[in-house]
Amino acid sequence: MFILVNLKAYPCDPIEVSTAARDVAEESGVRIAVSPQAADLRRVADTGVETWAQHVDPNDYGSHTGSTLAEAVAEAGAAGTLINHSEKRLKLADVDGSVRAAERAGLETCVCANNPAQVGAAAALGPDSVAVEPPELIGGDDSVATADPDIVRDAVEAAGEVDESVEVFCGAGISTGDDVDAAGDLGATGILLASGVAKADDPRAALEDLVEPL
Ligand SMILES: O=C[C@H](O)COP(=O)(O)O
Repeated sequence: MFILVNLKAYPCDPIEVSTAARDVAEESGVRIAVSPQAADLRRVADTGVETWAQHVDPNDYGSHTGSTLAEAVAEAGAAGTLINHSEKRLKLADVDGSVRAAERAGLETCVCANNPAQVGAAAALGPDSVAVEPPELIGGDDSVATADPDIVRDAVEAAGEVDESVEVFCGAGISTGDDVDAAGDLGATGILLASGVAKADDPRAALEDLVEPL
């Protein structure tokens, strides 16, 4: 199971979370990555934790002021990137372009989707993984794995019908090891979460709880 901690734009200390994630990953053997603000990528990567961008744009080098260039993200130390997060939605052509840009830069890709139908469409673009997240559960206390288990099962099925090599992650409201366990039982091979760690009083304790059943 892969645990991907998205720090969004929360006012947490990215280095505190990243150091804790690095240590918990080393102690548990569980793959854990942190996805900070673009401006924090390099110093997060310097902690030694696996580092992901929250977004890359579809453009190549050139006259693209304000863009997040995949090559710059990779150069800063990122190993992967989210694309089309629920809070950073793109047009379909730009999702495709961002996946291609990330591949060009050697980044692992996870395309986010609201529902199983979108998961199928996202899987057709050939990312390494897709993540299903019902928007109404994002940032809440109810885990997608218990509040809406069918969406995870259906997402796994939808991705598998398109391309069995595409991993399926799930996210929204996941904050405990029991939630991670339940998501795994539904067929998810990764967890995308944010507030359960980024807003925790003790991020290390939150991470230790998440990996406890793994
Ligand atoms: O990127 C993370 C997801 O949007 C889930 O956020 P959450 O764990 O705060 O519900």
